[in-house]
Amino acid sequence: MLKFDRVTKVYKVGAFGGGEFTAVRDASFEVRPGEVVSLIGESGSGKSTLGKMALRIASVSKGKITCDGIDVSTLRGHRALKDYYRKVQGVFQDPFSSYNPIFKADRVFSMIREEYYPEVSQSEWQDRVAEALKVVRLDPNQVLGKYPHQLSGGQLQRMLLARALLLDIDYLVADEVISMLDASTRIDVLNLLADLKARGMGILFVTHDLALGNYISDQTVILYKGEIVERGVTEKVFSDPRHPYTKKLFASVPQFHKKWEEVEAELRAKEAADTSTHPYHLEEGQEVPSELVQVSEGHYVQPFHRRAAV
Ligand SMILES: Nc1ncnc2c1ncn2[C@@H]1O[C@H](COP(=O)(O)OP(=O)(O)OP(=O)(O)O)[C@@H](O)[C@H]1O
Repeated sequence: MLKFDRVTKVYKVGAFGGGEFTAVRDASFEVRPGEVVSLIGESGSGKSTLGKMALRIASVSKGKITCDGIDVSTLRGHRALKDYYRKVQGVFQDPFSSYNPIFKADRVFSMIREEYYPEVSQSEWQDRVAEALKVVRLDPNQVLGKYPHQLSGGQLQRMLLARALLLDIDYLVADEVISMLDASTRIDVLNLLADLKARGMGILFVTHDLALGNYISDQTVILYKGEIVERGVTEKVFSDPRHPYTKKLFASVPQFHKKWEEVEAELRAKEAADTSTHPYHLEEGQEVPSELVQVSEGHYVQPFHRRAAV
């Protein structure tokens, strides 16, 4: 299990690094094997930062991330990191950034052979690459031996997923992997992620696209300004959102027959008419606690002040 336990990230900011900015605060959630967890939130809410910390591209400032019980911050040395990346890999929005333009794109495969499978014969390796490419629905004749600029974003993205397959990883951080793809490739990559999940891979799916999150994930985590405001079983979070930010986020999906002002006015009117009280409603002046409150089984919300603007 990939477990985030009260994870906080503070970046140094300012010309001389004298200032601080908290990008993620006290975030706790888990990604289990064979499960897709969507991290949803607007731009700057801290989604990528959480993914980067799991991949050790960014350090954890407070709290801890464990992978199958091992605290990832404690991994030191080539051997330990190599073993870790054998289990956890990331694929990002811009696949071009993962390739060196002066080398052929399939170098991403030969590099892992050199690092992880030096004992595997050339012909056996070619078979494994062909099999991984087949799974991601790429034709080896069309992609092998080509430079990154000769391939489309979708092809490069799928090659990175094939690389993850060759490594036989347990967890994948997929950070906006769909955004750059055209509509038909999107569905292919989504279905591919579903296949990977069926093979037992745990996937942290970072997105700002609610529909994609709803389509693919078992669990949904809603981030707002670096804090988890709601999380739980996707079906529950989507059908019965409780936090004002989640409600607003869902209401802001364009409704073609309505103007945004109308939607917002409706939300406000509904809230004003709602006199129900719940354990997650805070009294005026009460501080927002970092612990989330259970709404129902598998559905949690951060306590909030009623009618607070988000
Ligand atoms: N290296 C860094 N140094 C300082 N601030 C950073 C750094 N990386 C990210 N941030 C800030 O942290 C916040 C969260 O960034 P992050 O990239 O995690 O957001 P995000 O939710 O993934 O956004 P997007 O959807 O736009 O990618 C942002 O305000 C961003 O400017």
